[in-house]
Formats: sequence, structure tokens, C-alpha cells
Amino acid sequence: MTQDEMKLAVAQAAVTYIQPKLSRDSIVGVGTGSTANFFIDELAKIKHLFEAAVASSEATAERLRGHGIEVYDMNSVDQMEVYVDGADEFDSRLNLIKGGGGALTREKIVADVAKEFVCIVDETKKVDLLGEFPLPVEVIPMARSQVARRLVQLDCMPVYREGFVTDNGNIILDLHGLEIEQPEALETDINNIVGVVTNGLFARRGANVVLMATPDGVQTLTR
Ligand SMILES: O=C(CO)[C@H](O)[C@H](O)COP(=O)(O)O
Repeated sequence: MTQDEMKLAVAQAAVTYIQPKLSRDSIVGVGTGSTANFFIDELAKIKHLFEAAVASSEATAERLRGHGIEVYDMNSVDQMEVYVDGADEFDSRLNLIKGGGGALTREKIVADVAKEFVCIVDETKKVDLLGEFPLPVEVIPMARSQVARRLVQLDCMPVYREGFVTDNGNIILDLHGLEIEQPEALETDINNIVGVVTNGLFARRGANVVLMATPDGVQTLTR
């Protein structure tokens, strides 16, 4: 089974999982990335079952609209049935690293509103300890050097993501070589640095459920 076949399988499983939770006035939060794109294409098949979506990036909004799914502005939404998104890594407690595609801040905002965060991954994303995937940090551009110095003081190794600008007009520093024993504490410590918008650790608000594609089928993992 190819990785794309696994992404499709988990996207289909996500639609099956969320369908009973939806009603005509439901809002669905939608994440960003290649797995999320498979989900969007599958979600379009049940677009008559919910009211609208909220997107975690401009790319996702464009793809949703391409399927004729209405996309609401985040500020007009105060409740959301479910948020579905991929991840770069997850551990057994369903803590995540996200933001490989640079959409981490909007992803975290949309996830925060949702009653349930359904994370869709293939088995290659499962780790014992988070941190092999570089942890993205979104930073206000004028604070780049100072934030980098503060991150070094936290024993992090920041690498500037050259030429990349987030949908919010900010830059990304990727933190390499981490072995994250205490994800909640690190999430808080990094977010407390002045000039950091947010970081890609989803520990304080991890996933409620992870749907993980394997060659033998999709597994449902809960906390
Ligand atoms: O956090 C993300 C984007 O900011 C994605 O969810 C993450 O990078 C996984 O992407 P993919 O499904 O393409 O592997």
C-alpha cells in the first residue's frame, strides 16, 4: 500500500467517523496538508450534511471552495462540531507536532474552538518521543534574531525556514534535534517568549482521537 493510498483510506475513515455527528447547522473545521487535502475531497461527497467549513489556511479555503463548500470566517463562528487535520508526529498520549506546512497558528486556533479534534495520519507519524520532526515556531519577523537567542537559551536549535512566509505574514523557525520529554511544559515555555506567535506542539490541546492508517486498515486511537 502506498502512502497516498493510506492517506486516502484515513480520509475516508474520518468522513465515516464524523458523519453521525453532523447536522444541517454543523460547522466542520478543516486542517492543512496532503492528508487534509484527501479529507477535503472526501468531505465534499457529504457537503449536503453540514452547513459550512472553517479553514486553517488559505490553501485549504481555496480547495474547499473549489468543491462548492462554503467557508466561514473564523470570527463568525463560536462553536464547531469537529476539527479534522493531519500531523507531522504523534505520541501514545496523542500529543502532536504540527506545522510542517506552516499553518500551525491557524490550526491551533481552529482546533481550540472545536468540540473534538480528529487527527488523521498514517503509521509513519507515530513516535515514542516527539521531536525527531523539527518543531515549527511562528515568529513575528522583526523578532526573529531575539527569539532565536531565547530559544537557544531553552536548549533548542532554531533554523530559519528560508523564503517561507505564513498566511499571517510571519516567519518560521524550525527547532531541530529535540527529544521532548515534557510536551506541555515546552509548549508553554516557547509560547512565553516575546515575539513568538505560537509553536507546533499540540499538547495542551492534543487530539481527542487519532485515526491511523496502516497497510492492514485504519486504527482508532484514543487517550
Ligand atoms: O501541520 C500541518 C500543516 O501545517 C500538517 O497537518 C502536517 O504538516 C502534516 O501534513 P501531511 O498530511 O502533508 O503529512
